[in-house]
Amino acid sequence: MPKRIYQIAKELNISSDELVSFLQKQGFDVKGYMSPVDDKMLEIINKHYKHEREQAERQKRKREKEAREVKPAKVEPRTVVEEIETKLPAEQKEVEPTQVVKIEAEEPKPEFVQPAEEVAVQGSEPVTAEEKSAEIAVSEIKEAKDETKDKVEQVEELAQKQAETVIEEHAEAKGETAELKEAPAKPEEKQAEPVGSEKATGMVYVKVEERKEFRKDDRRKRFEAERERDRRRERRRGKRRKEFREEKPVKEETTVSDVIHAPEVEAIKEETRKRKQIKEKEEKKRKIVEIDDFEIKKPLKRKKSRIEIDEAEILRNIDQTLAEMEDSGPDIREIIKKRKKKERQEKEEKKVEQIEREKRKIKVAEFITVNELANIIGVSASEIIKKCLNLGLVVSINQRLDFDTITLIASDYGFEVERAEEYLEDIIEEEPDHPEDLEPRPPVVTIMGHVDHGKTTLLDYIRQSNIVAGEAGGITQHIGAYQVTLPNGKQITFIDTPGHEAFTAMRARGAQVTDIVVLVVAADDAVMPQTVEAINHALAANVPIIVAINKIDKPGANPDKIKQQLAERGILVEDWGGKYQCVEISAKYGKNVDLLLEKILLEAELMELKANPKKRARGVVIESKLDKGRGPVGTVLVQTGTLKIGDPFVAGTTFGRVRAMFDERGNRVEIAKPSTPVQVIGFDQLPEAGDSFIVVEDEKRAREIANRRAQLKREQTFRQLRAVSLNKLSEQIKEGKVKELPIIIKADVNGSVEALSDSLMKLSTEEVKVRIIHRAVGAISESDVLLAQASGAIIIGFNVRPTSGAKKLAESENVEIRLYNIIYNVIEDVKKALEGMLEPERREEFLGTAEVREVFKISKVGTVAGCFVTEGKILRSARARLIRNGIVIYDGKIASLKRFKDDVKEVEAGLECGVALENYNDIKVGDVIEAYNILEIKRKLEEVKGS
Ligand SMILES: Nc1nc2c(ncn2[C@@H]2O[C@H](COP(=O)(O)OP(=O)(O)OP(=O)(O)O)[C@@H](O)[C@H]2O)c(=O)[nH]1
Repeated sequence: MPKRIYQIAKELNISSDELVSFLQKQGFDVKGYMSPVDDKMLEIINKHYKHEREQAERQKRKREKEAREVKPAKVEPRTVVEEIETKLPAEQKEVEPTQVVKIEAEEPKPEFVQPAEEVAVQGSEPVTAEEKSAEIAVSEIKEAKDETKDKVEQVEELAQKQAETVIEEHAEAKGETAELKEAPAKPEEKQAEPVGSEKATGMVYVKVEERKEFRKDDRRKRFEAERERDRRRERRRGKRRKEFREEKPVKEETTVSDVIHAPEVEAIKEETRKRKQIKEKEEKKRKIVEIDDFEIKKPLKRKKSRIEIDEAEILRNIDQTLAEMEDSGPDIREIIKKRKKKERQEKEEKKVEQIEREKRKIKVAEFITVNELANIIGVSASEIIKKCLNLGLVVSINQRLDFDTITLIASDYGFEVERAEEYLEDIIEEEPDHPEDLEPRPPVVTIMGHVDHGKTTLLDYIRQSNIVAGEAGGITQHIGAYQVTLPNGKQITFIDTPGHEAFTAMRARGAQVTDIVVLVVAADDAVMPQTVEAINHALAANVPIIVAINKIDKPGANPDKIKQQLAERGILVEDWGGKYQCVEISAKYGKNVDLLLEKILLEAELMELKANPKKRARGVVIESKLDKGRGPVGTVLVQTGTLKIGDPFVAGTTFGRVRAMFDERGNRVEIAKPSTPVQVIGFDQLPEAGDSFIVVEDEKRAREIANRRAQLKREQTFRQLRAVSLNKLSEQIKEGKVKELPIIIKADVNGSVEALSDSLMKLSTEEVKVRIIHRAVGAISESDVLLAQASGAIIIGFNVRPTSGAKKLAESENVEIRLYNIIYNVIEDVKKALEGMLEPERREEFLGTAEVREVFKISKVGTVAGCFVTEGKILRSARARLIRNGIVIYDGKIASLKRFKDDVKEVEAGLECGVALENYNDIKVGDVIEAYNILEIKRKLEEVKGS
């Protein structure tokens, strides 16, 4: 095994560091003190550190010698010889070898193999065998300097002493003391003679007998004398040696190990210190290397340095942590306390709520729908639908329930229905219609169609035309509806509010007033978005449609094209083999308008519209206005019974007494029969369009009922939860209670509308069908929301946004609008809904909108939109959509948000700001930026149970 650097360094009594750097300078690849030293290195080291090695060896020998004085058996004689050799002057050295040789030759006995050298040394001065040479040697030594003499003396005496000791010990050990004493005595005698012969110092030749005596008598004295000489010699030596020596007398009484190890300990200390230094240097080097080259090593090294730092800072850190713990301790405890308290409170609140709920008496009016009842009770609408089915009633989510049903269902959930309903029930209970009392009534018609297709023109023509029989002056005022009498005496009532908004609004309020829809389509145009909407609304309400292809007088009129387009939308006209009546008219010139009216009557006949005029009137408020002179005025369309002057009534949450009635021509009327629109004066407050109008026994009762309804409505509004949502429909589908999924599709382009509706229709199964009640291009409008509300549909917006009005309406009416920009996601969601497995994962949180009022193009930054926040707030961290004409043209992140020149986190409504969109520059004045967040919402078990 090759020695390591530190071992060699130790041998040379130099630092490992020095040796390492020496070797490195010599071009050897040594990394540290642990590196092995090969022969070549050793050779160079020995050459360079020759002097050091010699010195080290001298020291070593010295130590050994001293150790031998106490434990001679352990001392190696050769080193003593060597030491002496090195210390002797040249002339002596020349002599000594001969002596040594001689003496060695004289070594007689194998027992003395080890001490042989000692004997040889011992014999180096006396040489009893050959006195002459010994004498020469002695004389030469005598002539030498004092120091040399001393050294020789020392060698002599030490050799003698050691030899004796060894002999004795050997003899004793073998138990042959007597024989052995004699045996070695001979050479010893020879050696001893010169020792004792001359000086008292011992540098004399002595006889063996004398030496024996000397040994026996005064060994201790000799030792002391020797030490005394040692001391003297040491004083003359170098400083280091001196110090070393000076310690000796003190350590005379110390153990051998002390003597041996004391300097070693010092050396080790020194070495350790140097090693540490080397380590540090290496560490630094390694770090530099790490940073430059080796990333792999980084963690390890970092760890090391980290550990060092940790060690250095550990106490400080502990203190700091403890301090922090002390500081933060109470806060954490407080937080935990607060949390626990909150939890307790919540639990208690839940309990109380539960108890309250159990105890609560619900106050419902007859007009509540399934969904409203579900919300009041706190169960899912599907559960109510299920209950109704058990009662033999097939109801939809928005269907109104009678009081009996409400009471029955509520009692199933432990609710008591408030007595308030009793008198409502009593009062509002519709008088039974005897068949003999039923009389034909005029049909109520609504005219719908796209903008500018001629709705108003048609209504005006009908109103003013001389088709209207027996009337002078015609219709003079607009009251929202009017009745015309045809030459054959038959009457038709027109709702004088063209367009589907009113129609749907009334439907949404539960007032189904329209019997027939006249769909006006301009022959010179085409089936347009509102045409489609109108069709959808009519179909959703299950109201028959009569198509009026208008403007056939115009040169570009192409009725067939319209018929074809209608057919594409599922409206196949009669002359094309379909069920829908169709008339080609010119509203402007009145062409075929009479034919249209006939068709209406025909349709009405088919419908066998009848009503009982012999009972208290019931109807719907079509329009209302506040008249300066007459107070609140409402147009009521009587649906059943006969309305008379003086009748007390309840209309929604208001009440009154019929003080006066007027027809559309401004004529005062006394009675109003079924399907007759009349202006009623006598309302306590302004009624709302769509309110039910019910004549009751007396005004006092009417007041009570109205007040009660108002209160109930407030409560219901307060409790109203989300009504129509895909999740709820999904739930209901899952339970098998809903057999179809009504959907309204709005998209940015017709292609998307078509693609979506086709894809969704294909999802229909035998059990559950997708029913697209309306689909169109463009932003989601209020009309869409109303339609959805009335039909229990959900709205799917693809790359479009709801208008702000639609958004508000959807919120207030609890209509779900789901917005998408990936067709696949729409299909997936609807599919899941159909499977009854829809799980909402992400929900959008609307934050605010800002209008782009200016556009700045800044180099390096891109386009910055100077905006005015119109609603909510814009957050820097939010996502944003850029909407142009209701169509989403960008969906991404806000890159920067500034107020003047400062970056801000948010900007509230009513303030201006600068907005830059991430990777998007095509911003134009008039665009709308909509900020939103995506909320990840996981459905809770309770929510699933309770929804
Ligand atoms: N030539 C011709 N023009 C017509 C006819 N019917 C309506 N118009 C014209 O078409 C334009 C629009 O007619 P309106 O009755 O206002 O159409 P509308 O559907 O009521 O329009 P909105 O009220 O905006 O929804 C008017 O200028 C009419 O004069 C028709 O049969 N022939």
